[in-house]
Amino acid sequence: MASVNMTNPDANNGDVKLITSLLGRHQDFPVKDILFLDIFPILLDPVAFETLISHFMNRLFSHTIPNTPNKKIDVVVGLDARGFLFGPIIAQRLGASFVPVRKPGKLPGQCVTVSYEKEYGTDSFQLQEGSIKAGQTVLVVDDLIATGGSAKAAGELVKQCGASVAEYLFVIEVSICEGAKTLDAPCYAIVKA
Ligand SMILES: O=P(O)(O)OC[C@H]1O[C@H](OP(=O)(O)OP(=O)(O)O)[C@H](O)[C@@H]1O
Ligand SMILES: Nc1ncnc2[nH]cnc12
Repeated sequence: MASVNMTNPDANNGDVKLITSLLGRHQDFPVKDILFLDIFPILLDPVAFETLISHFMNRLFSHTIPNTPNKKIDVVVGLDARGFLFGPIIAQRLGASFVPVRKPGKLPGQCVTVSYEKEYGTDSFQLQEGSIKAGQTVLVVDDLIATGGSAKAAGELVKQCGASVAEYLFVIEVSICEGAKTLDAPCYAIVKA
């Protein structure tokens, strides 16, 4: 990924401009030819962090999410590790549970497991059995979607619990990787890089 072009129709939105301006960009991290987009500078600035969370909440409250039978999100799933920065705050504000999806060997007790490919390697995800109930409506949150391998794997774990993903939320979508197209529920990203 050589350059980051703003293709988001919301690119002139003040929130989007602020969040985009604060992203760190690191060429060849963690491996050659990856332009790593770093969300941590946003968290250095409490106003920017609040702007980001409020932007997500405005998004969630400003439209009817398809496939939400009770018109509410029951569970927010955050992906290891950077999805843990945003997921619990969003869950609190929605009055929903927070459930972590973690890399192998991190969660105690019985877990469901799935392997997947991501932009720079292969990995596995686990979710604690019983943390999501059959029939629940889930929102999946992460910092970034590239190939969509991680988000899709999380969706598969949710399905294994008999629940369904209503929407996927990201701070950044690396559009060229076309990960959003691999997901079976709507996908929203604040910044399209
Ligand atoms: O769409 P994909 O191609 O799957 O890539 C996106 C995933 O890659 C990064 O996580 P990473 O696995 O590097 O884990 P980390 O948050 O622990 O650094 C990022 O936080 C997403 O979870
Ligand atoms: N380009 C990227 N920047 C940050 N995290 C990523 N995860 C996968 N691709 C990434």
